[in-house]
Amino acid sequence: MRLGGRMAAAAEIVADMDARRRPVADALKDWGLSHRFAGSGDRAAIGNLVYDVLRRRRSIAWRIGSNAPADLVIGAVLAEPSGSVERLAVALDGDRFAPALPDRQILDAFLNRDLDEAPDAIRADLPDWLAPRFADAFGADWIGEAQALAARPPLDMRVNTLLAEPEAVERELAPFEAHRSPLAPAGLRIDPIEGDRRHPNVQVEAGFQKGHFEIQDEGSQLVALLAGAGEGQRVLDYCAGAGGKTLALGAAMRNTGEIHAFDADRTRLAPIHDRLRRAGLANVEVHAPRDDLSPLAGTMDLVLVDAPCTGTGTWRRRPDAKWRLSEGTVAKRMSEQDGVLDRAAAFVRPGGRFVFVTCSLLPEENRDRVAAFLAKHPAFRVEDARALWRDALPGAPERYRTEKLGDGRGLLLSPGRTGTDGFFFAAMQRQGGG
Ligand SMILES: C[S@@+](CC[C@H](N)C(=O)[O-])C[C@H]1O[C@@H](n2cnc3c(N)ncnc32)[C@H](O)[C@@H]1O
Repeated sequence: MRLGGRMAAAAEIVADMDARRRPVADALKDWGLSHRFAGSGDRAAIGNLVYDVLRRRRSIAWRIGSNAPADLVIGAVLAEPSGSVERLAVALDGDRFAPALPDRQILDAFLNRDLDEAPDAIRADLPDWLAPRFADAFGADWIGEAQALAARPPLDMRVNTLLAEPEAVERELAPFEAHRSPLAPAGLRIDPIEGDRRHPNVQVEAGFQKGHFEIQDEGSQLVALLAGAGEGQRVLDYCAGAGGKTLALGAAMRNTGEIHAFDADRTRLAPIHDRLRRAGLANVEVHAPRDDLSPLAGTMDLVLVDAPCTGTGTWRRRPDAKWRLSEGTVAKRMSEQDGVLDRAAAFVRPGGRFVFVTCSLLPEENRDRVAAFLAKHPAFRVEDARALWRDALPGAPERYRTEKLGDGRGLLLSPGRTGTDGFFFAAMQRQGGG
C-alpha cells in the first residue's frame, strides 16, 4: 500500500471507532481481518497513524479546523517531525486511494498555526473536564505533562535477574537498539519508534521464551522496587492481575520467602501461571478469587495494592481511553480503591508495610485515597516516599530529584517527570511492631 491507501485506512478505522465507540485495538483487529492483503508494514503504519490521531486529537483538530477522520489523519501526517505539505502532496500524487487533501491554504495554516494560542485543554490534548485535575496534580507544568502523555512511548523490559544478567540481555537485544533504562536497575529500553515502523515483537526472542526478561514499563518496575520486598519476607500482592508486579517482587526476593498473589478476577489472573513458570519463580502461591485468605490476616511484612484505576498514566499506550473516560468512571474507581484498601489493610502485620499504587495521574485516585484511608485507619502512618526513592535508587541522575516527584506522602511518576508511564506510589506502616 502507498501512503494514500494507508491514510484512507486509518481514517476508516477512526470513523469506525467514533461511530461505535469501540476500543482502538478491536477496531484495528477487525480492519486487519477484513483486509488480509495488507502486509505487516502496512498494518504497522496504519496503526501508528490511528494512534497518533488519538493521542493528539484535539490539537490536530484545532490546527486543521476539522474533526473529520480523514482531516485528522492528514493532520497527524503533517504533525510528524518531517511533515511538510510538499512532501505529502508528492507522496499522494496519482494515488487513487488517497483521501482528498483540503485546500492548500488550510494545509499551510495547519503548519503555521501556533498551538500556544489555543485554549489550554486543547494544547494539553485533554477533555476540558480533566484540565483542572491535571493542574491540581502537576501545578504550573500541567500542560507540558499532558503533552508528554500524548507522545509515543518506548518499549520497556525488565530483566529477570534470577535467570539472566542485564548486560547479556542487552547484548541479545542489541539488533533492536535496546539500551539500559535511565532509572530501573534491571530495565532495558527500546526508544519510541519514529515514522511508520513499530517496535519489534520481542516476545519471540529466545531470551523471552526462557524467562530472561519481561515486558514492563519502567514506572511499573520502579514502584515494585520502591515497595522494598526483601529476602525471606511474607508478601501479599492483593491486586496481582496478570502478575507484572508479582514477578518483579519475586525477583527482588531472590525466590525466597513467600508471595501470595490474589485478584478478584480469575480471567485477569489466568496468565500469571505461565509467567511464573517462565520466570522460574517458586515462591508464589496464587489464590483464586474465592479462596479464604483469613489465615493470612495480620501476618504480612508487605501488602501491595496495585489498585484498579482509570489508567490515565498509560494514555501514551492506550490513547483511546483518554476520550472515553467519564467523571462517573473516576467516581467508581475511587470507591473500588477505598474498598480494596480497607480489605487489604487487614493482612499487614504490626510494623509491616502497606503500599498503594495506581497507574493514574488524578489526585482523587491517589493523594485523596491515601488521605481517606489514613483518616479511617489510625493504626497506619504514611512513610516518607522520597526517602524510599533515595534508598532504592542511590545513583539516580540529578534530574530525577525527589522534590520533583511529590511531597513525600506519595510519589507521582509521569512521562514528563521520569520518562515512564504515570504511576502513583505511597507507602504506609502499620504501627505496633516490636
Ligand atoms: C492495575 S490492575 C493490576 C495489575 C497487576 N498488578 C500487574 O502489575 O500486572 C488492578 C487489578 O485489581 C483487580 N481488582 C479489582 N477489584 C479488586 C478487588 N476488590 N480485590 C482484588 N482485586 C481487585 C483487577 O481485577 C485488576 O486485575
